[in-house]
Amino acid sequence: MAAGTALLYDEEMTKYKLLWVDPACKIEVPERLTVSHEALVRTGLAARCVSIAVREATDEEILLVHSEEYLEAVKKTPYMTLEDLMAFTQQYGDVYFHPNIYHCAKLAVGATLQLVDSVMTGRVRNGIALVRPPGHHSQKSAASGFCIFNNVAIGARYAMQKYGAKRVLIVDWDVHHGQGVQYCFEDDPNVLYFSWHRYEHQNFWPNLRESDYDSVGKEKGAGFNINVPWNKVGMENSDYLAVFFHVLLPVAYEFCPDLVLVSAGFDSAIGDPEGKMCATPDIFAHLTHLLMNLAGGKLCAVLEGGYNLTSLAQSVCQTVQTLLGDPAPLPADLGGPCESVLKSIHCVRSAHKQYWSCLKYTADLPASELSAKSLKVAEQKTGNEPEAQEQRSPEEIVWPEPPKRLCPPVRTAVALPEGVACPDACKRCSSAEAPSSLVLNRIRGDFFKESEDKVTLTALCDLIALLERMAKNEVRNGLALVQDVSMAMVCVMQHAPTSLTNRVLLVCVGDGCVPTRITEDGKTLLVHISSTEAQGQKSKHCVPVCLRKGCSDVAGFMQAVLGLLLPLGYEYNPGLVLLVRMPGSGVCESVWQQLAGLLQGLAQGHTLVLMQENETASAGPTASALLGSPAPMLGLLGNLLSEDLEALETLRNTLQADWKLLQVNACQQN
Ligand SMILES: CC(O)(O)NCCCCNCCCN
Ligand SMILES: [Zn+2]
Repeated sequence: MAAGTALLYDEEMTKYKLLWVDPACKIEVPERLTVSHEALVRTGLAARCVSIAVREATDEEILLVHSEEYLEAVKKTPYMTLEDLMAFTQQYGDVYFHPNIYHCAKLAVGATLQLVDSVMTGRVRNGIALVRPPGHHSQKSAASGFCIFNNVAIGARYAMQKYGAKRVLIVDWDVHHGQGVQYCFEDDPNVLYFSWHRYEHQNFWPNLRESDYDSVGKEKGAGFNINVPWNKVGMENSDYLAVFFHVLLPVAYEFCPDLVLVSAGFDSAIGDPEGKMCATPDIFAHLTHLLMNLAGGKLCAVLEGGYNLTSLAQSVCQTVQTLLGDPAPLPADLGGPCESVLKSIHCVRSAHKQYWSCLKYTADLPASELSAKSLKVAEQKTGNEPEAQEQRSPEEIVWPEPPKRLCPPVRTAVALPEGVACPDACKRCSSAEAPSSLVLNRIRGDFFKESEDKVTLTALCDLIALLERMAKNEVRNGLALVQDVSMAMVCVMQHAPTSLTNRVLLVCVGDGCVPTRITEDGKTLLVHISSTEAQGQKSKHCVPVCLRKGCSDVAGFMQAVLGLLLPLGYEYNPGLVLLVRMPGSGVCESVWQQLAGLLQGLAQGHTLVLMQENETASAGPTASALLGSPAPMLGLLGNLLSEDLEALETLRNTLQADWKLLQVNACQQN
């Protein structure tokens, strides 16, 4: 299993800049690269990465995307006078040339390809290339938007040609639309291009009609181009997560890529003069985490934009720290997506419902939207939109430093019955260093009126000992094999340190009844995925999800996780995630590992898994997920049961009054 995070950087790429006055280009400065790299060095993150050398791309590699005449023309720029450079630049939009930019553009492509090599060969698990000039606007025969060669588009073609990658997912979280990437792959079903971008009904650069949500791809590529327009500025963390949960992730899992490329532009972060958004740098820790179980963890992030040097550096560090496997910060005080984003989400899901079975039950668009689309009527302000920051200059915007993300010395502790081997790299946790006898007596009092079953008592004490170490941040997460998961659940809720249990996300997988006293204490949000219809006890904190084919239904299970469990979990923001595998759940191993992987984005990674002690076969795979190994690819998901999909939509509609992140449709009133 590949491990390690590649970092590609070469200061040569800082050696070009704008040589004349051009207000459109003055933000693209060499310091963008130096502050990013210096922040990685200063925080010690660079030293934890595998440094991979940058190289120049060859002509052949550049010609994977660009035309010969364009390449030949760019080749002449190093020898041009200033006047010639300015004249040459005139033919393109919002970009500038420099005698050294051709060299740097070859290095940017070369760095990207070196990153693809190191991930595809398993030299590393994932990585990031800090490059300039950026790439996602450049086209076959044109430079655009500070871009000369399309780094990520070439990287995708290269991965397919050299490594036989079948399906490549490109996630473009830059605040601008990477039209160059869209043009490159719009008829190609092997490359799924996802981009969100500031659009404001075509009033924002590059002002293209084809950047809207109804550009879904062409011919065989129909369905493989996803555009999410931000029709307002001031988008926040909740808006970004809502789009991941209700657009990108369900489709990405259905697409099942064997490589993920991220056009990692950080001009979508707060303080950026271009984006004018309000999402904070720590959101990139979560966006990265949510992509890391795709493609067996093969993820290549390539820098695109980012023009506020402070939020750029912080966002780069947040991204790299997650790639390295550190715990994610708490997704603090998330609300729901704003009305404008709800409309965009609804529109893009509706435009794609015919291509993706996970979107099949998207409610039809309100007539008003369709007419507005054809009349291109600008959206009427509903007044409850987040205030744009126009009144303050971007430099004046301030936000809190992202919180420190400390790594507990032990990643995974296990409480196992005698005779069960401790999975590699895990630390056995026993109550030998017994928790205070007070706890012991309390447990004894709770569970053993009559006979004292020593073995069970010890197991429960081991469990509490593990949780006490988790509460002290000595241990990040844990796995316990117990005789009776229901008893163990109750014991955890009653005896674990309150710092962990004052808000517990309890995820139960498989049939069986969960002790109701657990869900009545107000400290727990229970999501129970099983094959049985709810016994009507549905409430804000008790969410039964019924899969008619049971937990063995991979497609249904994943859609319930991505479109319901994760939004709930992020909005609830628990201090502990208690993941319980009920006896005979029938859940398939790789789905279980996906779940254990994805849930670690919550509670700073404090996940406790409870399983029946006879499930020793699953201890290894579960431990590897808890240790941060990417879950195996699920393969092409089967079709979703329409009853399950409809039930999921109904459940979301029922719960969205309490849980705003579950909203997927613009309210029908307008
Ligand atoms: C890589 C990228 O996506 O960040 N390039 C952005 C290009 C923006 C062009 N317009 C600038 C106008 C200045 N107000
Ligand atoms: Zn950008």
